[in-house]
Amino acid sequence: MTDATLEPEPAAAATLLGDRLELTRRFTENLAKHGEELGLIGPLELPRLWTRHVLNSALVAPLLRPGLVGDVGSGAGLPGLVLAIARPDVQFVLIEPMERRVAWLNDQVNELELSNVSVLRERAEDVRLTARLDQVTARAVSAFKKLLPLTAPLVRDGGELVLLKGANAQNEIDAAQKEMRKYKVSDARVQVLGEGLTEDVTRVILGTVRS
Ligand SMILES: C[S@@+](CC[C@H](N)C(=O)[O-])C[C@H]1O[C@@H](n2cnc3c(N)ncnc32)[C@H](O)[C@@H]1O
Repeated sequence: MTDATLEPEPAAAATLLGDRLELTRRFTENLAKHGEELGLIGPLELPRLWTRHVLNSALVAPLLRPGLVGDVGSGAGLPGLVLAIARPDVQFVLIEPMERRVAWLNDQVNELELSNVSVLRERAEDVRLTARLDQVTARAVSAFKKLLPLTAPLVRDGGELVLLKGANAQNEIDAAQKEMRKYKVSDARVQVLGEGLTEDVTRVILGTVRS
């Protein structure tokens, strides 16, 4: 697949990424060039790579605080690598079990010279961290109630879930009341990001972990 079908860069990219735009462009171009052959993105995603994927991820950057953030099921690097590019002041650990995807993530970390990222080849439920996470992100991994056991145990007391979701986000919270009690997640709510700025908004489920 050539760059010819890649979506032109939206104007919002410069607003959202500032001096990290050039690095984000390089990542987006790499993903456009190799993503399909590596099975990271479908062929239909190229015409919406910026809007649907890269900016969808970048919109979350202002919600992160300096500290340690984990991204569960990073896959192509969404949102983990985009956020690591956008927020060099935050440390990231990308958690991904599939060997080929881990190889891609490590290649990108090296090529883009990202010094704030480590990659763990593991399923989230098997991860044992020396320090627990301040925040955890995930995108397109599973429904909120199934995501809770994969994410909440990795987070420190008072830390936060920041889970990228679709239009059904509030319904996912409503369906996860039992699991929220079990995994001690409180104050779950939906926040909409990017209204008036990007073509597609990003919805996140936020929640506080009490352990
Ligand atoms: C549909 S892909 C989404 C990838 C990326 N987050 C995105 O938005 O494009 C789901 C990813 O979650 C990973 N995954 C599935 N089960 C997992 C688990 N138990 N722990 C960590 N990652 C998992 C898969 O290997 C895959 O890369």
